[in-house]
Amino acid sequence: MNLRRSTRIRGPPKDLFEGDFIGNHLHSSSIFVGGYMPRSTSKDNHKEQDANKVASGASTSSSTKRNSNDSNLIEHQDEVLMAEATNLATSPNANLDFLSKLVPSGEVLAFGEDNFVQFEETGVREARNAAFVLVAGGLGERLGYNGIKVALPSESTTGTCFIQHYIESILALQDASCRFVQGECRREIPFVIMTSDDTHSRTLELLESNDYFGMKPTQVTLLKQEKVACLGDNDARLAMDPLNKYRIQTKPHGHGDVHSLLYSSGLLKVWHVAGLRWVLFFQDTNGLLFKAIPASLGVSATKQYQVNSLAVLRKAKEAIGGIAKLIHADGRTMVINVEYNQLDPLLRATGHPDGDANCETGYSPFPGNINQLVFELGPYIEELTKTGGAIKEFVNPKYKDSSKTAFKSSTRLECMMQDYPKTLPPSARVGFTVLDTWLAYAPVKNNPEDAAKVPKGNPYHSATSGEMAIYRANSLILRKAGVKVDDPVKQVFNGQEVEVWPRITWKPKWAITFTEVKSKVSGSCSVSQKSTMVIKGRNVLVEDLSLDGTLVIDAVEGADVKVGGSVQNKGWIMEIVDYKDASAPEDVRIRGFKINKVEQLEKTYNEPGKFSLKF
Ligand SMILES: O=c1ccn([C@@H]2O[C@H](COP(=O)(O)OP(=O)(O)O[C@H]3OC[C@@H](O)[C@H](O)[C@H]3O)[C@@H](O)[C@H]2O)c(=O)[nH]1
Ligand SMILES: [Mg+2]
Repeated sequence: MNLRRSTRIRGPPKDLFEGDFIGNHLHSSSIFVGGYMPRSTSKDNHKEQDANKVASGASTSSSTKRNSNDSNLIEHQDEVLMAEATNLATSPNANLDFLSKLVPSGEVLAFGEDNFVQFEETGVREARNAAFVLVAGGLGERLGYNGIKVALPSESTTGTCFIQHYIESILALQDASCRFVQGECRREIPFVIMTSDDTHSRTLELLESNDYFGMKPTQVTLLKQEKVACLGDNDARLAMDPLNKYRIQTKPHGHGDVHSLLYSSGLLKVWHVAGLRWVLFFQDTNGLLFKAIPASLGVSATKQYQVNSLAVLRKAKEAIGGIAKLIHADGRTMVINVEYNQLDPLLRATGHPDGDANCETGYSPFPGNINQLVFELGPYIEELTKTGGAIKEFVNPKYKDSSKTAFKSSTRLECMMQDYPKTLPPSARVGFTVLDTWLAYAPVKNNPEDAAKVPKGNPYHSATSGEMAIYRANSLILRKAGVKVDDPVKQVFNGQEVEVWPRITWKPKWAITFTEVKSKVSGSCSVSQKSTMVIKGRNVLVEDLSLDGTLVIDAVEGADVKVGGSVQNKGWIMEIVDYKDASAPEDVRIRGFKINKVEQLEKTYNEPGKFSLKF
C-alpha cells in the first residue's frame, strides 16, 4: 500500500467530497472552447483546415457565469481549469500572442494516403529509438473475464493473445527499423509492462510459460503498481477491509502510476544514455493499435511533438475520453483529454444543453482519446525530474442516493496517465494524431450484456467487436493494396450486430506498414467472404491468388514462398455460442462464437529456400 499517496488529500475534506465530484465542480467552473469538426467522409475535405479548426478552437464556444464559491472549490482541487468564454472566443486582447503559442496542432491522417505512407516510413526508422510501455494493472471489471486481459485471444482464428500480438509487433518493428541501418544493428526495443497485485503473477507466468513470445526476457521489465488506501465517507475516513478490521482497504490508483514507476525504476535514464528518443504508452486490449503505431511515431518525429495523443472520431457517449481545449479565466489554455464520465456534465454546465452529443457529422466534435501516447524521452525525463512522475489526482465517489452522503462502495484517489501534460509548461509541444477508427481502435472492455446495450451505431467495445474489427481492418488494408475482398455479411452474436469480413490475419513480421503489405501482394487476387487466410511467414508473397475457403501458410526465416492460383475448400465456419452457455470456455462465451475448422489448405515451410505454391 502506498501511504504517501493516501495522505495526500489536501483542503477541507468536506469540500473535496461534496457532491458528485464531477457534476458539481464542472458545473461551476470550466468551459470548453475547444472542439473539433471531424473529417467528413467527403473526399475533397481539407485536412489542413480541420487541423486548423482544432488549433483555433473556433468550432464551438459558449459562455457561462462563474460562481465564486464554487470556483474556490475548484482552485482547491486545482483539477479543472476555469474559463470565461470571452477569453478565446472574442480574443483580440493582449494575451492573443501568448495564447496562440499555447495552442497545439493536430495531424489528421487517412490510411494509405501519401503523407500516411511517409509518416509510416519515418516511424519505422525511429522505432529502434523507442521503448514501449503497456499499462496492464487493471482488472477489466466491465468485461467480466476472470483471467488477465492480455491473455485473451485478440482473435480466435489463430488464438493469438493480446500480449503475444504486442510482443510480435514490437519485434517486427525492431527488425524493420534495423533494416534501415547500414551494418549491424543490435538495438533491442525495451518493453515495460505495468502490472498490479491483480495481474502481476499471472502476467509473469504467461510470459515465462511462453518463452516471452520470442522476446528476450532481458528486454521485458515488469513494474508493479501498488494500491492506495480507500476512503469510506465524505469526511475522508479511511475505509477498513471488510474481511479484516485491522487492515485498511486498498484499491488501484489508476494508470497514471506508470509515470512515477518509470521514473523511480531508473529505466528512463538508462534509455536516455542508450540513445533512445521515444516512449510509447498503450493499453491492454486493442488488437488494432500497432497498425497505427508507425504513422503516429512518424508524426511525433516529424512534428517534434513532446506529447502526441492518438485519437479517433468519437461517437457521443462512447466510453472514450474527448480531447478538448480547456481555457482558464486567466487565459491559460490546455489541450487535454476530458474523461468520458466528465464530458457530458462539463458540456451541460458550460452552455451546451445537449451535453455529450453528436454534431452534424454524426460524431462528437471532440476527437476520442484512445490513450496511446507517444512521448519524447528527453523532455519527459526533464519534466519527471521536477515532478517525480506525480500526476494530478481525482476522486470519483459513487453515491448511494441523491442526498450524496453515503458511498456505494469506498472511494480512493486515482490518476490517469493521459493527465501527464497538465503539469507541462505552456511552451511544451503537445499535439495529437487523428486516425481512422477502423485502423486504430477496437478495445475489448465490455461484457456481452453491456455491449448489447450500447446506443445503436456506437461501437460495442466487446470481445466480439474487437475480433471483427481485426478482420475488417485486414480486409480493408488488402483492398487498398489491390486485392478484391468480398463485402462482409451482417451477423448477430451475443445480441450485437456486427460485420463479418473474411477472417484475414497475418503476423506482424509479414507486414507492419502499408508499403510492406503492398510489396507482398501482387497480380490479381481475390478473397471470398467465407474465407480465412492466415499468413505466418515473413517472406510470403501472395500473387494471383483466388481464395474461397481457408489457407494457412507458415514459413521460417529464409523461406521465400510464392503462393497463388485458385484455393477452394469448405473452410472454417463460425458457430454461434451463447454467452450464457456455461459449458463453453469463458473466452469463447464472451465473443459469442467459436470457429469450427472444417477444411483448410495448410502449408508449412521449415527450411530456408525458394518455394512456389500454385493451384
Ligand atoms: O490502476 C490501473 C487502472 C487501469 N490500468 C490499465 O489502464 C488501461 C485502461 O484502463 P480501462 O480500460 O479501465 O480504461 P477506460 O476505458 O476507463 O479509459 C481509458 O481508455 C479509454 C480512453 O478514452 C480513456 O481516456 C482512458 O482513461 C488498461 O490497460 C488497464 O489495465 C492500470 O494499469 N492500472
Ligand atoms: Mg477505467
